Amino acid sequence: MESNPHAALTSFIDLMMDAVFAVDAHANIVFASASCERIFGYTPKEMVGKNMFDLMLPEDREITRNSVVGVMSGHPQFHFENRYVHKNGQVVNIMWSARWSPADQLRIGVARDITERKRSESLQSALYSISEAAHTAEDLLKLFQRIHEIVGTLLPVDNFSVTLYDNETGQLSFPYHVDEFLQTPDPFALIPGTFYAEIIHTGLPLLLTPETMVARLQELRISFGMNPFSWLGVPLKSHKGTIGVLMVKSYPGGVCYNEQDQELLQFVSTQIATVIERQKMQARLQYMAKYDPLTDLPNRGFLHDRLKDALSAARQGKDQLSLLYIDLDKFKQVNDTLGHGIGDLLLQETASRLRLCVSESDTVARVGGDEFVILLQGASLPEHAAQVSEKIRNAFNPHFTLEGHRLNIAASIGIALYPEHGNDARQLLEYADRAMYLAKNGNAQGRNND
Ligand SMILES: Nc1nc2c(ncn2[C@@H]2O[C@H](COP(=O)(O)OP(=O)(O)OP(=O)(O)O)[C@@H](O)[C@H]2O)c(=O)[nH]1
Repeated sequence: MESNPHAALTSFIDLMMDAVFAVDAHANIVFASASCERIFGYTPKEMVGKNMFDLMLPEDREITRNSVVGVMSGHPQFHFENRYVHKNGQVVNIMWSARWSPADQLRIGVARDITERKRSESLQSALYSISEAAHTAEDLLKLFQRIHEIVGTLLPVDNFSVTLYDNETGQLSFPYHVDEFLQTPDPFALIPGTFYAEIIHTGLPLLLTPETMVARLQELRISFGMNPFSWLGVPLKSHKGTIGVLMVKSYPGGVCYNEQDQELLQFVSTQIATVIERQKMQARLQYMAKYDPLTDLPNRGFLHDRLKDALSAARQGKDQLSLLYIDLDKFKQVNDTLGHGIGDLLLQETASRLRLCVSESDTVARVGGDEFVILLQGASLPEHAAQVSEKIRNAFNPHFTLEGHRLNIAASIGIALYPEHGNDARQLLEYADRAMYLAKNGNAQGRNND
């Protein structure tokens, strides 16, 4: 019996972790070492006779053909990368070193599986892109779209949603909702026992695979349309607790999510929750900069902004305006006799009554302790301002009952009209203030029961 002189060498080659291949000029495999099974899923026997290009991911064929031309014209490759489809259907990333042997008319290549390295590289780059998107996010919807896009480079996410939970109302809302079969739901109250409820109440992620899904759906006994194949939800957490859920799911025929996917989504959810918190904080700061915290009325600064806008519109002939300066009479006495708390309640009640005296487009502002200014837009007619002034006086007529104290309170009102009493904000405010002061001292109409 003839012994194979290369047998020893072949068995050494079979011990190599990388796979060794020999292919002919048409890329048909003539030799494959044992490691090809670990890397590609096919035994050497199954591989020999196959064409390399048939095993390759179609997108990579063109670039590989170009590389082969180089190798066959005497330029060996050291780090050529391309992708194949493993026997189990998964994509494997390969790095090749290859040379052409003219004597044997064969291309000899060594294949190294770099799938793991590639996966961690793309994970790193996706994580970086996600945090970058979170830092530059101006608009939540755009952020969710961008994150969906980035996560989609790592795993199939045809169904991706961000759901927010309002702790005070118990409502779920759906600011981002992409689903192959379901429309974006209108907000609804959190239903006990649902997957969402579990995540929101425990603050823990929930991963449902096809094995666990059936039992959970039976237990739930609520159908939300087509049942998912795999479902993965992670909590969106703020310092106040769980504020929502980030969810991906697949339908039958789709992928099954795993713990790695869960880790990725948890990272994403931390980034999203930080942005939501940051936006809430910004909104709060913006509100605080514009509104009086006691009465929720616009403050002096915000009134100035509105007044400037109203004046520039009025100057262009589009609008007219007037200002009413209102100061409570003997407010100090309320504080002194009944305490600051009752004084605060009186200011709040005054704010509510003033709001009822004007229309939506007008501005009622609190500009000082017991001083309020109303900007009336679209009607600078003296009669209109006088009518509102009368309405305000009447609004003070029913006494105030605050924590059992009955108070008769009056206000002094000064009116300034544009352009008769001033051309700019400062002039108009000063005029209205002076008019109020005169009214208070009984020097003009509007002076009340002193
Ligand atoms: N309760 C309460 N009092 C305030 C607040 N801000 C200012 N004040 C008080 O409001 C009072 C305003 O003073 P004045 O307008 O001089 O008092 P007044 O008694 O209304 O005087 P006249 O307008 O001349 O009738 C002061 O005693 C301030 O301490 C506040 O937020 N809450």
